[in-house]
Amino acid sequence: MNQLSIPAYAKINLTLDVLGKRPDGYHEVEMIMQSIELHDQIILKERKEKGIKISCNHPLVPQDEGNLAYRAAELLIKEYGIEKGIEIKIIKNIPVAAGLAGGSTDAAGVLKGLNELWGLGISRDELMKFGARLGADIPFCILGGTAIARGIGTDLTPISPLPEMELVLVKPGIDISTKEIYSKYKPELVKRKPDLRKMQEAIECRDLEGVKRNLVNVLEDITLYYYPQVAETKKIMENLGTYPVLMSGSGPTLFAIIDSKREADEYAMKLKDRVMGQVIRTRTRSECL
Ligand SMILES: C[C@@](CO)(OP(=O)(O)O)[C@H](O)COP(=O)(O)OP(=O)(O)OC[C@H]1O[C@@H](n2ccc(N)nc2=O)[C@H](O)[C@@H]1O
Ligand SMILES: Nc1ncnc2c1ncn2[C@@H]1O[C@H](COP(=O)(O)OP(=O)(O)O)[C@@H](O)[C@H]1O
Repeated sequence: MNQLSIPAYAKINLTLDVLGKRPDGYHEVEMIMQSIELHDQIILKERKEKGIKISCNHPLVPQDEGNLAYRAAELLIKEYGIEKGIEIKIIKNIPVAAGLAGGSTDAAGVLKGLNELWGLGISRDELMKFGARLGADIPFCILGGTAIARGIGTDLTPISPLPEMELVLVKPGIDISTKEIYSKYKPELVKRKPDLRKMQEAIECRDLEGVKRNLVNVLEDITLYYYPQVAETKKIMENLGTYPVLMSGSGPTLFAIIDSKREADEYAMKLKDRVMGQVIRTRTRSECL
């Protein structure tokens, strides 16, 4: 019986701007997205019997059709009239409801994995279109690397890879829904808008100081305003080092960018004693998949 095991990488947002609200309630965004090494592992096993079986080792992740990875498999099975069944096992390492696209990357992994397992021959662009039907972050999770995202986040332009950078992530001990933060978005709460052109230039020139200077996410102002414990965690992170700290996506995960492995290890150790929440050591991931 055919079987496949693939990594599904998380993302961070190096810049995130909200340009407006569309009639369907979604927001027009402009952001630079970046894959990171932190990943879930997706194990796909073909079954003789029709249907989708899904399991995950994390208690907060749905183990039924509420799982985005389930919906990804269902979409391909319907579109391609597949007669076989599939068992999906997710080994969760990415914190849940964290702003790191955990569910989206699992769905992206299933789309890529089933395309390979069943030899469907779907092009990457076509796979990204299937992904966009399920969630705004999924096309980027299929593409990977470093990319500008526009529209609702699904119009992607790959840019030159960010030089590998060390990261320390802190996921404060609360879960935040993306929908809630977008619904609370108000331009009056935004303190600083990102400069996409400057960030793109810094990435292309491999100017690490420029990258650090241009880290801006307008959703951070919303989440920090409504969730003081996230603001408090950011303060602790900033006071413990000289590294820039930014929230990823709608949060609440905060990340610090650090030059050397040794400094990042030391910083992570210090944070473990001082913050309420999960501390994760990882790095950016430069190549496109
Ligand atoms: C904020 C970001 C930044 O990368 O990431 P996360 O914090 O979720 O990781 C994304 O825009 C999140 O994308 P994703 O989480 O895939 O969104 P979806 O499942 O499509 O939508 C969830 C809900 O968020 C809102 N939404 C999402 C995307 C968008 N451009 N405008 C929106 O208003 C909608 O209310 C939607 O019902
Ligand atoms: N495979 C999955 N992994 C994680 N969460 C999932 C998955 N499928 C569905 N979900 C649901 O999606 C919600 C958002 O989780 P997640 O994708 O991790 O957040 P974010 O979009 O902030 O990165 C969770 O609360 C969970 O109920």
